[in-house]
Amino acid sequence: MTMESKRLGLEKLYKDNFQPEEYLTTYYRNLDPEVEFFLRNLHHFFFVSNGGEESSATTSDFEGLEKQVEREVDEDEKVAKKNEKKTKEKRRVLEIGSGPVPVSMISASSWSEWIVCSDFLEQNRQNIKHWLTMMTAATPAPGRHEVETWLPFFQYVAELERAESETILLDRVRHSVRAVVPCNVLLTDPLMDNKDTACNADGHSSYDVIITTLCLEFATLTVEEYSTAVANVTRLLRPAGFLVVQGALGNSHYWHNNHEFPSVVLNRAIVESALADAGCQTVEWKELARCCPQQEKPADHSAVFYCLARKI
Ligand SMILES: C[S@@+](CC[C@H](N)C(=O)[O-])C[C@H]1O[C@@H](n2cnc3c(N)ncnc32)[C@H](O)[C@@H]1O
Repeated sequence: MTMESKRLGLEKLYKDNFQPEEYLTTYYRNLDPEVEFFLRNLHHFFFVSNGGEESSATTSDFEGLEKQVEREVDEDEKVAKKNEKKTKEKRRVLEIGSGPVPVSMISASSWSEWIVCSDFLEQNRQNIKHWLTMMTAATPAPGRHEVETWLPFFQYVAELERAESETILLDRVRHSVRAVVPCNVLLTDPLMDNKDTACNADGHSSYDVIITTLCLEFATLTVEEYSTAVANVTRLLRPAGFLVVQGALGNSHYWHNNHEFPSVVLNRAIVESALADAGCQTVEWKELARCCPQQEKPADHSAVFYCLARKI
């Protein structure tokens, strides 16, 4: 089989067999330690960078990052520094491959009021759009909790932020997500002609921060394709912008809807090398050894990772 037919086969597998509700029932039934890891890292990146308080020692990690960045100041960095002083309304965040999952945006919405979600599949985009419009602040309080399946996830981040309630965060996400658009990380321009929809209000189409969780290794079939996808996504980032890549290590496949979905088997060297080739510098790497049994998560990953990189 040629690479092209394998690629078309993967696209067809997703289009025909990825079912948002079933995916959520299998992989997001509970708030497990691996999802907590992802949420904690995003909280640390967005909330701490936003000047929020952090109870753990990780605050100093971020201060260290800022100092390191200051030491490396050159002309591009000076522009970047100016951008960092942008207000919440002007900062732009893009999530690549959101799937039917609205939780990566919780912490992003503490930092930016302009978040764009994207996914390859229409059914996933519809699922997110439905969730975004399902309940608004105008909806009377009784009843909100009953229908809100994502509450434990919002409660977890609310505790990290020491927010008064998770409802504030639910409303904040719904207020901050401005568009849900198609994307294909294998295209040179992953947002295609939706760039304009997703483009910044100030006329720039590049993002300050791009986040992607459990997407790139599942959207690609080889290490080379993974690197291409990282490069394509990086093209949407402004110079000195941050790319947050989270995913699975040592994973070759996951089971969903009675189908086996393939994955590129990643390790730290592959991820960092793809980022370097795309013109990014790795700033921080964290990983967590697998803690969910196979029956709970039918995938063969050995660990999950968080990688923060900066476009040079
Ligand atoms: C394992 S799911 C992860 C979803 C979600 N980010 C999460 O954390 O659970 C993989 C996601 O990658 C998306 N995807 C597959 N091929 C893609 C492509 N070529 N470009 C962009 N996204 C793609 C799928 O639609 C799906 O939402």
